[in-house]
Amino acid sequence: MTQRTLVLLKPDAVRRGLIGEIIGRIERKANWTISALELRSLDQDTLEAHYGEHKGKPFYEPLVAFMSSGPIVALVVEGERVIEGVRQLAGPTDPIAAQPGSIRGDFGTIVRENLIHASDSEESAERELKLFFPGLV
Ligand SMILES: Nc1ncnc2c1ncn2[C@@H]1O[C@H](COP(=O)(O)OP(=O)(O)OP(=O)(O)O)[C@@H](O)[C@H]1O
Repeated sequence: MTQRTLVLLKPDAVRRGLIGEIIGRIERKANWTISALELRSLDQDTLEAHYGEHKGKPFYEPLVAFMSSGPIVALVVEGERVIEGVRQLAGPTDPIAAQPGSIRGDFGTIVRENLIHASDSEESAERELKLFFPGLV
C-alpha cells in the first residue's frame, strides 16, 4: 500500500551533521521516494499544533524550546508501508531503548533529543503533511 509520511530531522540532527546519514538511510530503501524537502525554522504556532497532544506534560515546554533551538529538515517520503517503515528505521522514542542499527539506536542521546520525527499513523500523516506542506496536492 502506497503511503505518504512526514519526517522531521530535529535540530540535534542538523547541528550534529547527521542530515546526510539519516536521509541516506531513507533513500536506500527501495520503493521509497522523497517528494519534498526543506530546511527551515519552526515557529511557535506550528510547534503547538504539531505537539498539541503533549501540552500540559512536563516535557512539553522543554520539547518546544528544543525544537525551536535551530533549523530542522522537513521531508515528505512516499512509498510502500512507509509510515511504519520510517518509524522502524528511527527506533523507539527513547534512544536508550533503541537497537543498534536504528537511527536513534546508533546516534540518539536523550529522549528529547532523539534526532527524528516520523508520523505514527495515516491520520497523523495527513494532519502533519497539511501543517508542514500545505501546498502539497
Ligand atoms: N518523557 C519524555 N521526556 C522528554 N521528551 C520526551 C518524552 N517523551 C517524549 N518526548 C519527546 O517528545 C516527542 C514526541 O513524543 P511521542 O510520544 O509522540 O514520541 P514519538 O512518536 O516516538 O516521537 P515523534 O512524534 O517525534 O516521532 C519525542 O520524540 C521526544 O522528542
